[in-house]
Amino acid sequence: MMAEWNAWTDDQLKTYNFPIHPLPICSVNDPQAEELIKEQKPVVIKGSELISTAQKWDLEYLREHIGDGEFTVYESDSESFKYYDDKKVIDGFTPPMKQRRMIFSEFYDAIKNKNRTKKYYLQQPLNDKVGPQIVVDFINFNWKWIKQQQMNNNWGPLTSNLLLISEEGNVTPCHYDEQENFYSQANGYKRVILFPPSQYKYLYPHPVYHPHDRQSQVDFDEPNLKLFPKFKKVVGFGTVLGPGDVLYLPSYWFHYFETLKNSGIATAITFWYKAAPVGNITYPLTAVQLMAMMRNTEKMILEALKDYKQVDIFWNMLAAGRYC
Ligand SMILES: CC1(C)c2ccccc2-c2ccc(C[C@@H](CC(=O)O)C(=O)C(=O)O)cc21
Ligand SMILES: [Zn+2]
Repeated sequence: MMAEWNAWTDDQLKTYNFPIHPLPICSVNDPQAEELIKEQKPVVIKGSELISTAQKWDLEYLREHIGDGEFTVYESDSESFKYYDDKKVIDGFTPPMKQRRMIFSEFYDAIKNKNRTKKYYLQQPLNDKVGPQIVVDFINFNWKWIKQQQMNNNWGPLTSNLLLISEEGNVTPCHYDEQENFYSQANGYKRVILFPPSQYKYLYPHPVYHPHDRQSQVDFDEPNLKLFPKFKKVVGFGTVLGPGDVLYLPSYWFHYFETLKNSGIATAITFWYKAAPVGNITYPLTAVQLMAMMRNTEKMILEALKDYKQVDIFWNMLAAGRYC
């Protein structure tokens, strides 16, 4: 992966033993970008100026202007920040990280504290609690361009802009989301690896009832190939996002993020949109349609059986020797 002149070097990237091909990179007025978005394929877009007013959002500027609202900050004993849904509580589940509420100066002090052992990841919806200067910057995002994208692709409403402040080395393990996302890097450097929905069978997401629903069960650092044998077939598509880069991250595409080692803080803003309604069912079914069908089937079976331990027995009874 070619580093832009002296921005970063390959030794700042974690190494994985699956192939990683480059993601397409287009300038904002290249029709190829629109093509790829229409086909729900990821593309890195350069020069959109989508959040150019946020490129000055470093820790000092934010401490000065972001206001005294409380923010959600995840605290982890390791570099890994594996998302969990705290509404899906099951016996024996211990959250892999702590969810804390802090005002920005507390987050700032926690990050600057040299002899700390924990790692932090601030993620907070941009809402009306932020200070007036941040509102001015927000209003001056390139809404004209992104509204055009939303319209062209028949997406639903913008559901949230999440402000993400992660520190060097933080990892967001592989998962998928059900919304369309223009992931915008304001400053710092993040590496992303994407996997298409067709690789669902290589990535073994947790069951829908599980707090880690939508997250891959495979630990990329030490993959258990006995439990997850097809993981060895996985092929990723990766790139490093720098200031001003916008990644179109299609719904249902699996993604993994890491904030480069020795690269300081990375600030990003997500633009999540409700995906366009799933078109009329045509055959063969698309990988996304199969994923949506699997989710609905799991929910229906769990609703009927009430006990997730029964699903394996039920499913085997249905399929073994009958659908083989
Ligand atoms: C890990 C974290 C902080 C988290 C904890 C608990 C609940 C939700 C989330 C959450 C949601 C989105 C992201 C941003 C991004 C990954 C990245 O940039 O690291 C990503 O996955 C996306 O934009 O879709 C990161 C997080
Ligand atoms: Zn995500």
